[in-house]
Amino acid sequence: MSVFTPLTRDELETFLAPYGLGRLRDFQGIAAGTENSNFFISLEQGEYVLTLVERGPTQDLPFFIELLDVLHDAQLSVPYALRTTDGIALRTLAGKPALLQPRLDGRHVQAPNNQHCVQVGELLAHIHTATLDAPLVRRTDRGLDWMLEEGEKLVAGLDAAAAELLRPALAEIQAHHAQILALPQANLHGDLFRDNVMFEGTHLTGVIDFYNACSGPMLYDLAISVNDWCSDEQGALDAPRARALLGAYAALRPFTAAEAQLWPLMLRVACVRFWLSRLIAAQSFAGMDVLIHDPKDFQDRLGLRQKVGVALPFAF
Ligand SMILES: Nc1ncnc2c1ncn2[C@@H]1O[C@H](COP(=O)(O)OP(=O)(O)OP(=O)(O)O)[C@@H](O)[C@H]1O
Ligand SMILES: N[C@@H](CCO)C(=O)O
Repeated sequence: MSVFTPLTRDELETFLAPYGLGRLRDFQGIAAGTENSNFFISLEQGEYVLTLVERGPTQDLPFFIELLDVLHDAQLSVPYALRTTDGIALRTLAGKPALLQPRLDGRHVQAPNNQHCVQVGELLAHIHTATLDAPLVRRTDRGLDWMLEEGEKLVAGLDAAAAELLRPALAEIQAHHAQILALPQANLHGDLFRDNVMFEGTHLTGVIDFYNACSGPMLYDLAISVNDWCSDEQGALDAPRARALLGAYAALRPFTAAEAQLWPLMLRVACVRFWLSRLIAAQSFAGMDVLIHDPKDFQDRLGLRQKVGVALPFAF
């Protein structure tokens, strides 16, 4: 299970006291997740989630806290950082940066339908419209330059078919680098997969795991989401779900001509991003008791996105 840092009850009681939320009733490590250690925490005054941040640059944590405050103020159901009675959000536990957040209701959806996808499209549009006038600046640590650098390193170890797929994808990223970064920007979730959204029935109740959030082209966030929410079992785009998600988004934030033009490319860029990060995770965590997602899913999707049959809804 993906609790990298186990905690004792004593450690937790000491850590939680300054929030003034009552005594610790119960706690439990969360098996899901691949990047951080998370715990469900039951206190007298309610249900919470404690995150120990295990990777990534800790100097960026104030960015995540501020972004979640902005989204919380915009009425979105997000895990914003609770403050101690002294007003402190970012603390340390077991030598790791630690944040306490509200536990959001709902469950992850494994097999989304069009209605789920409509809600995800609306959610993304709300995240973007809440931040596009004044995005909080953070460059992603897994952006285009990272893809080019890591891709070059990894391609030598791939089998011939995989290498033949990755090489042209990297060349395409190199060639369109400037055009991609010139697209309209806002703050992005950066990892809006099914396991980061909560639903009750078809009602979206929350969005979690903002540790890949950054400033960047909004179209990239859509490509990441569509690749996960709107793929069939083989990885091909499911056109009705993709149209549902994109149409709901466009009703709140219309797409530009440049976005419509770069859409098929952006779907491929988002495949490369997660293919590479999964390959790296599979190598780093090999043999460990850590949840590893299959890199091949994104190899297959990249193969299937060479032609994209779902255009971005855009009025020329
Ligand atoms: N605020 C919250 N409310 C309810 N459940 C939560 C909350 N935060 C985390 N969880 C639960 O913990 C699980 C792991 O959390 P999260 O996705 O943030 O971990 P991670 O290690 O950063 O994972 P990932 O692999 O997605 O990057 C989630 O799938 C969810 O079930
Ligand atoms: N959502 C990512 C893992 C966390 O970033 C994946 O499925 O590869």
